Amino acid sequence: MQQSIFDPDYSNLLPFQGETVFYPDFFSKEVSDYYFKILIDSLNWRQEPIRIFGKMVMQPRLTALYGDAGRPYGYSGISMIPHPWTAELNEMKDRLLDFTGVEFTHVLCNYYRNGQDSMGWHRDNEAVLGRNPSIASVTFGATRIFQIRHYDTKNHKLEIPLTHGSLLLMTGESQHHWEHQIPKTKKILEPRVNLTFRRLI
Ligand SMILES: O=C(O)CCC(=O)C(=O)O
Ligand SMILES: [Fe+2]
Repeated sequence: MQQSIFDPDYSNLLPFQGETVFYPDFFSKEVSDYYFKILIDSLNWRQEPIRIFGKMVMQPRLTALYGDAGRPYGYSGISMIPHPWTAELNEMKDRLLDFTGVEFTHVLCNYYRNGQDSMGWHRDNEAVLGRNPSIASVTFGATRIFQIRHYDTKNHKLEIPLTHGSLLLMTGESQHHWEHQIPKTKKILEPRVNLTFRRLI
């Protein structure tokens, strides 16, 4: 039988105000190697600008949005039209539906070319994601440190190394009370792909 978030041994990493669970071996090594290569080669990667404190700056990574037709999605002052689901992204979306029960509508893809690419502190709390969004974050390639801290107090900082083939599932009130980032690091020279599956309401 498949593992599920309703298993009694599931463990929440957050001490309060939300649920975040890490599944290190969600995809096997073979499947992960296969997806990693195909995603790098076939997705429509672009470096896009975002608005930070009123100024447009280039994001320090490449991105690509895939999802249901006719439903644009954006963050930090940009709106993106999704590309149609590819076979592999659709396959992963179906697997995540089986596992979580959530029908994801979009996947934001991030390509960190090396440790100099990053993502700053943020919450995934756009109104179109609804009140308590479930976000399924899948990683292929280099391991990068995912940091989480409490939004109001900036305390209770956690560091989770997101490994090849892993799934990090953020649910409940996570996006109200906790923020997260992928910091830059001089130690990592290899690329990493991260996919965050989201559901627009
Ligand atoms: O690359 C990651 O693990 C995080 C991505 C993320 O937080 C996002 O796309 O909102
Ligand atoms: Fe995020």
